[in-house]
Amino acid sequence: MDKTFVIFKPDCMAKGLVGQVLARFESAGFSIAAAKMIQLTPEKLREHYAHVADKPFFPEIAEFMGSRPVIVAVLKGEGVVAKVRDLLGPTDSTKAPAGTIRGDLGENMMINVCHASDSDENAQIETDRFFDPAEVLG
Ligand SMILES: Nc1ncnc2c1ncn2[C@@H]1O[C@H](COP(=O)(O)OP(=O)(O)OP(=O)(O)O)[C@@H](O)[C@H]1O
Repeated sequence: MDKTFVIFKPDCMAKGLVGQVLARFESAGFSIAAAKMIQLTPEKLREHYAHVADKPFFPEIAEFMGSRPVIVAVLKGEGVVAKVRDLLGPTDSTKAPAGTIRGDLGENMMINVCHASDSDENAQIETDRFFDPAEVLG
């Protein structure tokens, strides 16, 4: 079964949007294979955002993502990696169309509700970063 890794970001947690975001994923046919609430550590954030670690906005992202506990989860279902990215819309919430999660609920490039993996390979790497294999339903 296809799987993707998502983070319900601090804005999603603070605004009480987890339920409605998850409902959109579930309504699209996806289910939870793993989930837990954690505080992202500087070490995990450096790993997760290694691809933007040299960007000037990295310290701001690290501060934002570590500002409160988040929910990390694995979603499963046919075509889940691409479909969840479609449901979220583009990274920049101001450019995300109405009807997408970021278009409806996000604020900007950083305050954008949810992270989701961009490939099967990264979904596996990111899942392994945050979950033991035994925690993830097959
Ligand atoms: N120009 C920017 N200004 C501020 N934050 C940015 C900018 N570009 C990217 N980010 C932040 O870095 C995160 C990772 O950027 P990336 O290019 O990997 O986008 P993404 O894969 O759509 O995002 P995510 O990993 O959150 O799903 C974005 O979600 C956003 O929070």
